[in-house]
Amino acid sequence: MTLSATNLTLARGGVPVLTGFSFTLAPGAALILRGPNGAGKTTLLRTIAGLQPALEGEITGAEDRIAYAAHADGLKAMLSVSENLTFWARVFGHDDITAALDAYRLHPLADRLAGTLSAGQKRRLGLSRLLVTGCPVWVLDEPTVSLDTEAVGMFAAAVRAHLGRGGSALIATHIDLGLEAEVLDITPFRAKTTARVGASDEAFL
Ligand SMILES: Nc1ncnc2c1ncn2[C@@H]1O[C@H](COP(=O)(O)OP(=O)(O)OP(=O)(O)O)[C@@H](O)[C@H]1O
Repeated sequence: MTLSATNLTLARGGVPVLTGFSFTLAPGAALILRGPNGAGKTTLLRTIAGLQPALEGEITGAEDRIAYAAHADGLKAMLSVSENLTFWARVFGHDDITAALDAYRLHPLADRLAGTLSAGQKRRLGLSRLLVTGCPVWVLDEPTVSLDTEAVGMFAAAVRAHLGRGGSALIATHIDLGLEAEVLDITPFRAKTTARVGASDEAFL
């Protein structure tokens, strides 16, 4: 099923940041979002993931098909690596974490508490959770932050395999992942506004 967004207008903190933005993402395809800091990439991904509503426009093909990896890793610090993955696997109705451990070479860290991992190791664990969700659409916000070159390669391989299984990926990134993907610069869709009220639409900043 194709994910499509049509004529979106999106706001953050009550201030419009993007307007007239549309895209489609077919099964097996990846779309890379580009744009300078503050352009609205995170706002767009949060909206596609269902964390905030669009001011205008329509999104179809999202529903409960999306796995979202945000800036924060969202790990449970007092659970081990394997317990974190098993927790999420069970949320999605199974127990199999082997593919996730394999893809990000986490076996040597399997018994370590997530809270004791380095930043890059935490990121590898956070990204590996995508593999236990079984969700066909991955929505990823700067997924390679903290990753070394080898781990970026693991991530790119995981995305390629996901696309090969008919999955799709919407990725905001500033780096070249070496993926065959359409690149879409959101800069032309920035809303023209000078007003800022300083409000926030998030409970925790
Ligand atoms: N919690 C918030 N409350 C209010 N405004 C916010 C909030 N977070 C971001 N903004 C503002 O919304 C606009 C879009 O931010 P967004 O995080 O979507 O940009 P981005 O393209 O992801 O940037 P970056 O590349 O720096 O991650 C910016 O002007 C930003 O300052």
